[in-house]
Amino acid sequence: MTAGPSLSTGVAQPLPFPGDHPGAAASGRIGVLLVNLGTPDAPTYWPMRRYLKEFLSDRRVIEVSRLLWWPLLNGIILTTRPGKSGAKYASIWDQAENASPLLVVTRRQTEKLARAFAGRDGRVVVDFAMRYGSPSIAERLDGLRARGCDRILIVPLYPQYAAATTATVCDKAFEHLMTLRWQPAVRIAPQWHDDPVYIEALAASVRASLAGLDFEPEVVLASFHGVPKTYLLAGDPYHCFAVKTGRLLREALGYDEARLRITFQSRFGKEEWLKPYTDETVEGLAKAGVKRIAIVAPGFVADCLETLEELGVENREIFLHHGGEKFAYLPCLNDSEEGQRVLEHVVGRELQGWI
Ligand SMILES: C=CC1=C(C)c2cc3[nH]c(cc4nc(cc5[nH]c(cc1n2)c(C)c5CCC(=O)O)C(CCC(=O)O)=C4C)c(C)c3C=C
Ligand SMILES: [Fe+2]
Ligand SMILES: [Fe+2]
Repeated sequence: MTAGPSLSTGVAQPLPFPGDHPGAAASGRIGVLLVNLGTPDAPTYWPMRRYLKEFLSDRRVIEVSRLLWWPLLNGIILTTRPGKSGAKYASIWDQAENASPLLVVTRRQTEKLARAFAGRDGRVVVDFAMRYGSPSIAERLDGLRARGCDRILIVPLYPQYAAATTATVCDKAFEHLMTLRWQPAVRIAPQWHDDPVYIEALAASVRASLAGLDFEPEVVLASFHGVPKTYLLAGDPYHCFAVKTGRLLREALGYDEARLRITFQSRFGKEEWLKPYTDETVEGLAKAGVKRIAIVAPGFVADCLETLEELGVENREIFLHHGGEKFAYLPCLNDSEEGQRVLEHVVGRELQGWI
């Protein structure tokens, strides 16, 4: 018989079988796994198609009956959208890092958070994963276990909970945990849509971005990613959380309801989504004679296709085309000092009792 450490006492005990006892595995560290949505590996056809197929096959994202959805997805969407979306991704691609902005920012957020926690508790290991594409949640959970993390905090990077984003991260993580004999202890960080640290960070970031402009916007839009209206009617709370974040940001900035407006962007398909729509609002403002606007996207933790291209390029064109004169897209919190303060605050709070 070989000897190995006893799981309960840590004292060497004879084992009833040859080989290493799993109790000899590294343990005692605490993992933090940041999880964002995901992004293609390259802005070209096949990587785009792979990414979109995984994303748009998720029942949490597309709730339509599979009988209707599969032919549409495989017959039309996956033949046309990879090309169209790929061209948009190519226009915002980070050439220096050869990665999409979402991946670049998430990596930086992770590195900065790791440094911040190294100074607080040497046992904390920080990593990131993507719900779709790579690095996968399964791969990075295994990586944290291999580095000795027997406690893991999963942080879905969405300030406002939605089934299509937060819940599907949890589904995917637990799907992998179901395959493990020796699971780590797991916590999921809750959303932070009304946390004063987040609201103040947003307000400070908006104030700083506005101070850098050569004009003062008559209207600021707080644009949130939309979901189909049927999801709200089926009980998804996302709309209320987004509206509350928008209201708290407006109050923090001292704006009235005409000066800061809440809108919803990124419609997909023909059905009705949460309203008012960002693009229609932008067009309406320009047509009504508003000359100067700014748009901020408080629901996105990192700049990505939906902010840099859809808001910064498409909505700018809509505004200028319909008579607007000055347009600014204000960046997300990203890995700025304010942004890292929010992440550190959320993670620090959720690690209480572990560190
Ligand atoms: C088709 C349904 C979609 C729902 C519902 C949806 C909800 C949702 N998405 C985000 C955040 C992001 N979405 C991003 C890209 C993106 N979203 C959809 C579709 C839905 N999103 C698609 C098809 C795409 C891919 C791009 C495209 O082809 O248009 C991104 C950006 C990713 C990137 O790589 O830059 C983010 C972030 C939220 C928060 C949300 C519900 C609240
Ligand atoms: Fe989306
Ligand atoms: Fe609501």
